[in-house]
Formats: sequence, C-alpha cells, structure tokens
Amino acid sequence: MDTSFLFSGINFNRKKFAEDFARFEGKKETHDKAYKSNSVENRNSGAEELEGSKPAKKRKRTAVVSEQVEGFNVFKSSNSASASATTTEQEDNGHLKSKKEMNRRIERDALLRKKHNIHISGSNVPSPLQNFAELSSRYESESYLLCNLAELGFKEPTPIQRQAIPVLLSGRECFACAPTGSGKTLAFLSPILMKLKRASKDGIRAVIVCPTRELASQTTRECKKLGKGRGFNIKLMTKELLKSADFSKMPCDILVSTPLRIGFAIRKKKLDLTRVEFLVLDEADKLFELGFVKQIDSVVKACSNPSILRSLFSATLPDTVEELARTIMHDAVRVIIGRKNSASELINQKLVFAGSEEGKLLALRQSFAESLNPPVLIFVQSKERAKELYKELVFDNIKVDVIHADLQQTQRENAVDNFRAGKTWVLIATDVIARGMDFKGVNCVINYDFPESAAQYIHRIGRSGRAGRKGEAITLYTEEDAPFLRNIANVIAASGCEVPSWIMALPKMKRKKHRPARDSISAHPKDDQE
Ligand SMILES: Nc1ncnc2c1ncn2[C@@H]1O[C@H](COP(=O)(O)OP(=O)(O)OP(=O)(O)O)[C@@H](O)[C@H]1O
Repeated sequence: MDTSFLFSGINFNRKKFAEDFARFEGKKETHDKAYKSNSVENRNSGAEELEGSKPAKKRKRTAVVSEQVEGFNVFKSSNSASASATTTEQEDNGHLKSKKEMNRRIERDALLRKKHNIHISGSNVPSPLQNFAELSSRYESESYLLCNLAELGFKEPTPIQRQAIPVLLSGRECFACAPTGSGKTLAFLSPILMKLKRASKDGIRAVIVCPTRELASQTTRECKKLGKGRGFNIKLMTKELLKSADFSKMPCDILVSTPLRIGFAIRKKKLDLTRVEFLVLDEADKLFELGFVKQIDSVVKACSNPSILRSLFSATLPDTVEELARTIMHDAVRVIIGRKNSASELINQKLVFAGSEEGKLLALRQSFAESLNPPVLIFVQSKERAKELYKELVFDNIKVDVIHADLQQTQRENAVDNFRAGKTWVLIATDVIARGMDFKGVNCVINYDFPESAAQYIHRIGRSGRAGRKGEAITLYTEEDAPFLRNIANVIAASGCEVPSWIMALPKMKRKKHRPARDSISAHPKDDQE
C-alpha cells in the first residue's frame, strides 16, 4: 500500500530514515488491524484518502484521544533510542495505564457503535455519546440545551446523533448518511448551538442550506426550539428578507436558506459569509445536483474562513456525491447508520400493479373506500398531475389538499400547516415536500406515480415511519414502469420487506431516472373539467 500521502507537506528523507521507516511500516500494519477491529468501514476509507490528498490546513482543533494518535506515539518513541533509555519506571507504568485505558475505551466505543449500527471511517474518531448528559460532562454544554432537549421529549440520542454530535464538537468535518426520520437535524443543530455559545453581533457564524423553502422553514423552527432561552439570532432567508434586509447591519448568528436565495444574496446583496464557522449542506446529494451546484459552489467559496467546519447530511449519499464532497472537505469523518442509501426499516413497503393510468385511479378510489387511515401523503410526478388528481379526489368528499411549486408561498405554507394540524387528511404532492419534511404521524405514503429513482423513492416514503413510529408505503406501477421495478424492489428487499421473486429476477436498469410521459389522470373528458 502506498503510504506517501501520510507525509505530504513534510520533508521526510526516506533514505536517511530507512530503518525507522521500516519500523513504522511494521507499526502501521498493527495499527491497521486495530483500525479494522474498531468497526471502521475499510471499503470506504475515503476520509483518509482525503486527508492525504491535500496539505493539512492550519486549524484550531480540540484534542481527542484516538486509536491513531496511539500509532504515532509509538512511532515517535521507537524512533528515539536515547529517549527510551532515559524512560523511568514510573513513566512506563503511566504509559501502560493510559494504554490500557485507551484500549478499554476503544472496546467500549466499538460495542456502542455495533449496538446502534454506527459505521465510521476516518482517523481519530471521537467516542459516540452514551447519553445526552455527556453533552454536559464531556463537552461542557450549557444547561439550556439539555433543558430544551428534555422539553422536546428527547430522552436518548438517536444513532446519528450519538456519533455525529461528538464528531462536530471535536472540530471535525462530517459526512453523514442516516435513514429518513432518524434525527439528523438535531445532529447538526446541537453542535452548532454549543460551539457558538451565545449570540453575537460579529456577523453570520453558521449557515444551513436546505433544498426547499419548506425544509428551510422547518429547520429554522427546530433551531429556534433547540436554542430557546439563549437569545440567538436565527434567521430564515425569506423573499422579504432578501428584498429589504441590510445584511451588513442585520444581527444573525445562524442563517438558514435555500441555495437559490443565498446565492442571490451573495451576488446581489453582498452577503458577507467570511466569518462563517459552520456550513451544513442538508440533503446534500440534492444540493449537488445540476440545478443547485452553481449556487452551492458560490456559498462554499463565500464561506472563506479557514477554520470553517463543513458537514454534509442526507439519507442518500451516492458515491459520486462523496467524490465531489472530497474536493471541499478535509479531515472529514464519515458516519453511516445502518446501510448506506437504504430505506427506513420502520416502513412496511408494497408494490401494487395497477395496469394502466386509469387502473391507478380506480385502485386509489377503491382503497380509500375500503379504508382510509389518515394522514396519507400521495406523490405524483408533476404539478399538472397533482392538480388533476386533486380535482378527482375533491369529488370524493375526502379532506384533500395539494402542494406543488405553482402555488404561492402562503398557499404552500397553509397546505403543510393544515396537513400537520390534521385539518387535511390526504395531501397530494410533487417532490417539493419529498425531502426532509417532518410530518410526525403520516400513516401511509402512496407513490401514485412511480418514483424516478431509488433515492427519490427512499425520501418520499421516508415521510412516514419517523422518530421510531411505524409507517406504510404503497407504490403503484403500470406496464410502463415495469422495466424500473427492479431498482425500487432492491431497496424494498434490502430493508427486509417482501418482493415477489419474479421482480427480483428482472434485469437491472442501467438508466437510473424514469419519468415517462403519462396519460392524463382525469377520468372525465377534458371538456367536463372546466
Ligand atoms: N433524540 C430524539 N429522540 C426522539 N425523537 C427525536 C430525537 N431527535 C429527533 N427526533 C424527532 O425525530 C423526527 C425526525 O427527525 P428529523 O426531521 O431530524 O429526521 P431526518 O433524519 O432529518 O429525516 P429526513 O432524512 O427525512 O430529513 C423529528 O420529529 C424529531 O423531532
């Protein structure tokens, strides 16, 4: 294995230190074994490559005890014969004791990670949290945060919170992939609040970018709840703010925005992000898609503080995004909960053949007539189809509403609020609310239109089965969708749900996106609709 990356930036004379180098090689092997046994995903050692591929930047970091620090310590001592000669017995004992303690800690961490299905890669990964109380005992959190967590009813950290919070608190960048509804928002919000400590007038210190306005608004609300009583200025980048705010004077500790709005503010309103200490890209894979990547690039560039901590969170993080992320992150720790890119195991998933477009409407009507267990969320592939299906269901005397990008902001907000409040039983939606939206009690998600990708499927159905609750997902398909069944069936089977064997035997589809032109939903002739 090529180890040259370990020495990038150091003028190391290999010839002169050949003996030491050979010894180090031996040590490294031992270390690698320890590293493997500590549940590090070796297949995904991207974070390590990342560290080596770029010269280390000067950054203020909190020291963390770690497996790898141990490796380097041993290297140092074996390098110096005279030093070892003068080592006293007392020092030896001390060293042995701390080594034992460290081994115990490594073992404890590994067990905790195994219990919670936490997989990590990267060097010097801090111990996962045993409980929220450790925020105070290990990281000196102010009491307001623990009070707020208790008030929100959060007793135990979720797996992603157990590992991602210590990673960010120890000053490390984080690349995190955890199932939908598993508490990723709190995993990035709490370290930010803890690190910022208190409100200041020194300019924006944290930026959170979310792909949709609804999600940005929800994240702002969660942030305010968690930071309650601390006086932080937490701002959502709204259209009004964008129009009227004087950003140079606006007190703001944490700014939450969509990529388009923050991109506009950087270009046209001279938004100063040079003091930003934390940048979170939530639903990161979406943000790296073509429509957003230019804005994200401008945000990353504008956040020019050399000690910035960047983190990426999502339930789906494809390898291509990881590769792209490596170009902007350094010394990152990769945290994966369960299997990467998989659906929440709390959701009972079914595929239902409906034959044709007409058959889909019949199937939906029939299932609602037999039993309607609200709240139900129905996804369709376009705003036109959302409007069409809405018109159909309104006739059926169902408390139904619709949300898509053609509606005004207040209409979109009302649709979400009414659904949350139980005033609406069925919400028809395009993918504007497929990501990140937290509707606590959604009993069933119906994919009326077959999702265009496995990632889209995972996010859509992830609106149910959240925060430990069970959920259901029904995906209707027609002949047209059949060639793409296998992609979704793989996700369903991987999360433990049954899939007919003939579907699993279908060939895999190379082209990943599926968005066919579909027949109109309407059961009425066009003229009848007006
Ligand atoms: N420690 C906890 N204990 C109990 N509930 C929690 C805890 N942390 C978060 N939650 C709740 O879990 C729900 C889902 O959290 P969140 O919206 O952060 O999920 P997510 O992982 O970001 O999902 P998505 O991938 O869909 O965005 C929320 O209602 C949140 O309040």
